[in-house]
Amino acid sequence: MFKVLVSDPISDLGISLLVEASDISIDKKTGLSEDELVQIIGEYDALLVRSQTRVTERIMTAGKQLKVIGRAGVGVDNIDLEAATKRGIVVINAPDGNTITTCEHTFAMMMALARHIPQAYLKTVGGEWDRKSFVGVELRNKVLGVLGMGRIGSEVAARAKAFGMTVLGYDPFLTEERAEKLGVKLASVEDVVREADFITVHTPLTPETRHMIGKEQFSRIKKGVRIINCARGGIIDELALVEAIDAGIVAGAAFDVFEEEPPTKEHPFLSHPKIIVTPHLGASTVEAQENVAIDVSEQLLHILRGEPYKNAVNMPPVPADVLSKLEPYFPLGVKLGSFAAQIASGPVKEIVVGCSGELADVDTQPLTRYIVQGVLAHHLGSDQVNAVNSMHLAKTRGVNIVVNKSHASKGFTNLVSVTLRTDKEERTVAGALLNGFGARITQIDQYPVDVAPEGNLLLISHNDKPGIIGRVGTLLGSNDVNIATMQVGRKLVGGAAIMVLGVDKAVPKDVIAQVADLTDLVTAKEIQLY
Ligand SMILES: NC(=O)c1ccc[n+]([C@@H]2O[C@H](COP(=O)([O-])OP(=O)(O)OC[C@H]3O[C@@H](n4cnc5c(N)ncnc54)[C@H](O)[C@@H]3O)[C@@H](O)[C@H]2O)c1
Ligand SMILES: O=C(O)CC[C@@H](O)C(=O)O
Repeated sequence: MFKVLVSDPISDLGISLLVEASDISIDKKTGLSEDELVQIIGEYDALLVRSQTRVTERIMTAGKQLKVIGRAGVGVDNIDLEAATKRGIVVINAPDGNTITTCEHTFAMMMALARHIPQAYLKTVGGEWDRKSFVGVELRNKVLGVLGMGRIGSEVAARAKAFGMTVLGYDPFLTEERAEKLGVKLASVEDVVREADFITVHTPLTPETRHMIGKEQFSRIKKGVRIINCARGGIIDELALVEAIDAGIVAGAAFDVFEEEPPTKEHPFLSHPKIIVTPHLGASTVEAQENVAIDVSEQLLHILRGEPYKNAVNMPPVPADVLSKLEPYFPLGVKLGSFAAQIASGPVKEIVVGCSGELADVDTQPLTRYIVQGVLAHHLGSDQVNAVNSMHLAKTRGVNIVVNKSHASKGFTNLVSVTLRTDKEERTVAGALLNGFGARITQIDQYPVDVAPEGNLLLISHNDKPGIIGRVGTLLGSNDVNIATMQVGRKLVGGAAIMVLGVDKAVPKDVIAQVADLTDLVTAKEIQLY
C-alpha cells in the first residue's frame, strides 16, 4: 500500500483516481506549517501539492519514504528541485492542464483593463452613476505584443486575432515558419516595446526574463500602452511600471502575479487607480483544477507502481550499464549546451551533438538529453527542463536534434561538441574532461581554447591588434571587475580572434556595452555557467 499526502486544496474529482486505487491510501491535510509537515511526512510515499505548500529540503529529509512529489500545475518554484534530485525523489508537474484557463484569464484582464471594469464596478456599487470617467478603448485594430509564445502565449495570440488585433510575437524558439502558422508577426522585444498597444508576457521567470520590461524599455515604450502579466511576478519591473504610469507613458496595467506573493498592504499596485489586480487566479477554474489534478494523479500512480511516466521535471534515473562511462560527461554536457545557447542569437532550429573518441562506441542518448537540457534551460527556465523532458520539449518546439559520432577526437580521449543552428547563425562549443584538470571548454567556434566552464565568463571577439588585451583589462579594472583567468584564441596573426575572461562577479550591462565600444572590439557577451 502506498501512502499519499495531499497538502493543498486540490480538486476532489481530479484525485478520484487515487482515492479509488486499491493500492493507495490518501490523506488530505491542508494548511500545515513546515514543522507540522516535517513531523508527519516520514510515513508517506508521495506528496501532492498546488502552489501553497513550500516543499523544502527539511521536509524532504524527513520524508524518508518519499518517492515522488506531484505539482498540480506548471510552475515548480515552490519545490526545492535540487534537494529532490539529490534524494532521488521524482518531481512531476501538469504543464498542459491550465493553459486555456490562464489564457482566458489573460484575456479577461486585457478586456477589463481596456474598459475599466473593476473601477467602474466599484463606483457603481458605491452608488455613483459615473459614465464619463470610464471611456475605454477597443481591441480591434490594436497591436498586441506577446512575449513568450509557448503554450499560453500561443493561445492568447490565437484569441487576439479573433478580436481583430495584429499580433507581434517574440520567443527565442519562435521561427519564421511557426510564426506564420500561428498568424503572428515574428518580432523582437524592441519591436514589441516600440509598436504594441497592449503587451502581455507569458515566459517563465528566469535571470533573462527578470525585468525584461524595465526602466530602460519604459523610456522607449509606445505612449498609451497597456501591460498585462499573468505569468510570473518579476518579469515586469513593478516599480518602473508605476513610475511609467504616473508619468503618463503607460495607460494602465493588469497583474495576476507579483514579485512577492501575497504582496504587502503597502504595495503600490493595490492603491493605484490605473492598475487592476487578481490574487494569482490564472489557473483557478473548475476545469483547470480538475485537469491538472487528473494529469498529476495519473503520473503519480505510474511512478509509485514503477511504470513509465512523463512530465518529470527533475533528474531521471540513468541505466546502470551506461552510467559509469557517461555520467562524468553529464555536467559538462549541460554547460556546453548552456554556453552555446547564451552565445547563439536567433531562434534555435537544430542542435547538433558531436561525440567523438571512445564515446563513439557507447549509447550516448542520455548525454544528448543533458546537452539539450542545457540549451533549453537557458530559455525555458532550469526548473522546467531536465534530462527526462528535454527531448520532448525540443520536439514540441520544433527543434531538430542531430547526433554525429566519430572515433577521431583531436587528441582527447573523448570530445563532446554542441553546434546550434539558428535562423541567423551557427555556433559551436566543444569540451572534454582532462585527466587531473576536470572539465574544459576546448573550442569555441573555430578557435581552440582551454577554459574552465565555471562561473561568470566574458566572451569577446576582436581584431588581433597590440594593446587590445590591456584596454579590456584596464576598463574592467576601473569598473571594479576582477579578471581571474584569461584565454586568447586566434587562427591567424593579426586576424579575427577571441578572448575568454573568467571574472569574479557578474559584469554590469553598461560595462559590457563599454567593452564592446572599445576600438578593435567586435562583440562582448557575458556567459553565466553555474
Ligand atoms: N497566473 C497563473 O496562475 C499561471 C498559470 C499557468 C502558468 N503560469 C505561468 O505562465 C508562464 C507561461 O506558461 P506556459 O505554460 O505557456 O509555459 P511554456 O513553457 O509553454 O512557455 C514559455 C515560453 O517562454 C519562452 N521564453 C523563455 N525566455 C524568453 C524570453 N527571454 N523572451 C521571450 N520568450 C521567452 C519560452 O521559449 C517558452 O516558449 C509560466 O511562467 C507559468 O508558470 C501562470
Ligand atoms: O493556482 C495555482 O496552483 C498556480 C498555477 C500556476 O501559477 C502554475 O504555474 O501552474
